[in-house]
Amino acid sequence: MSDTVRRVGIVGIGNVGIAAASAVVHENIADELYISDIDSERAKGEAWDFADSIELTPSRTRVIEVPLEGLAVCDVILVAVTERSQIPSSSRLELLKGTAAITYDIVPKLRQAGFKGTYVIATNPCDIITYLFYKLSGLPKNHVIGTGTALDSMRLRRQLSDVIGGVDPRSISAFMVGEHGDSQIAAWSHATVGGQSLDQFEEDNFDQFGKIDREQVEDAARHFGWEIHKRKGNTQFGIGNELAFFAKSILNDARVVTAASVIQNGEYGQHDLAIGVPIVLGRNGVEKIVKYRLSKKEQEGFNASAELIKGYIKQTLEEHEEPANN
Ligand SMILES: NC(=O)C1=CN([C@@H]2O[C@H](COP(=O)(O)OP(=O)(O)OC[C@H]3O[C@@H](n4cnc5c(N)ncnc54)[C@H](O)[C@@H]3O)[C@@H](O)[C@H]2O)C=CC1
Ligand SMILES: CC(=O)C(=O)O
Repeated sequence: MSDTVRRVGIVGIGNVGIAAASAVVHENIADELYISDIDSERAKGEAWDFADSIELTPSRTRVIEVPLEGLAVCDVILVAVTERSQIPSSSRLELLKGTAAITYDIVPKLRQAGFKGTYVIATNPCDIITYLFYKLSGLPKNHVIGTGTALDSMRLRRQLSDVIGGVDPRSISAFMVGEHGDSQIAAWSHATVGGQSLDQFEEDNFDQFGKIDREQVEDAARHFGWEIHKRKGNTQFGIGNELAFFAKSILNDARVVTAASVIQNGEYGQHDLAIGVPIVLGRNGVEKIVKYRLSKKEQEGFNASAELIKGYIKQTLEEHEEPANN
C-alpha cells in the first residue's frame, strides 16, 4: 500500500459505482479516485462532472477515468460491475451468468496488469463472485473481500432499533451471516445492545417494548433490498456508502468489526467458499475472522446457506472450465 497517495479504484460506474464514488469524494477517503467502465465515455462524463464539483467538496480528490488496466495502481478496487440495468426479478442468483462472464474477463486482465491491492466486491451474487475473484486474481485470501451481509446487517440493526425505542443502530451489535441472499440468517445468539446481550435487554425492558418479534425483524432485514428494488429499480446508497466504508477502513487500518463475505478456513466449519461472517477489517484486508459459537439452529441455517453457495460455485467453475487439451 502506498504511504503517501491514497488511490481507490472503482470498476463499474453505474448506480452503485457512482454512489460509492460520491461517498469516497465527499468523505475524503482517497487522494485519487480511478473510475473505469466498459462504457468509457460515460465514465469520462462522470469524472468530469465530479471535477466540476471539486470546489464544494471537503477534499480535492482527483477523479480520473482510466481503462480497466489503469486500476492496477490502486490500493483498493471497489467492484460494482454488472450487465447494465440487468434487474433480477426474484433472486440475485439470476445475475450469475452475466456477472461471472464479466469476472472471467476483467480479473485476469487486472492480474496481468499487476494489481496487488485489495478487492472489495459488491457485484451480485456477491458470495459466488467474491470466490471467483479469489480464484482468478492470484491474491491472498485476506485481499479479496465481498461486502456480503454487511448491508443486510445494517438493515437488521435498523429494523431492531425501530422495535427497541430507536436506540442508535451504532450502539447495537448484530450481524446477518451466510449468503447475501435469501438464505442468510441473523446471528441472534451474539446480538448486543450497548454491550448487554439482546436477551437480557429484552427481559429488562419487557414492560416498555414487549417481546421482540425476531422472525419479523430478521425477515424485514433479509428482504428490505427488494422493497427498495420494487420502487426504484435498484439499491445504491446503502451499498455505495458501504463500499466507501470498506475502502476507508482498509486505508486507515481501522480494524473495525463488520460483516463481509470472505474465504473460509473452517472457522464456521466450512472450507473453500466465500460467505458472510463477522471480520476485523484493516490494512491487510481481512485481519481476522471473528468466530461466533452459533446456536444449533443458527449453525444449521448457516450450513444450508453455505451448501447453496458451494453448489453455485461448483456449477460456475464447471461451466468455465477450460476444455482438456489433448
Ligand atoms: N452486494 C450488495 O449489497 C449490492 C450489490 N449490488 C450489485 O451491484 C452491481 C451493480 O449494480 P448497479 O450499479 O445497479 O448496475 P448498473 O447496471 O447501474 O451498473 C453496472 C455498470 O457495470 C458496467 N460494466 C459492465 N460490464 C463491464 C465490464 N466488463 N467492465 C467494466 N464495466 C462494466 C456497466 O457498463 C455499468 O455501468 C449489481 O450486480 C448489483 O446486483 C447492488 C446493490 C447492493
Ligand atoms: C441489490 C442488493 O443486493 C441489495 O440491495 O441487497
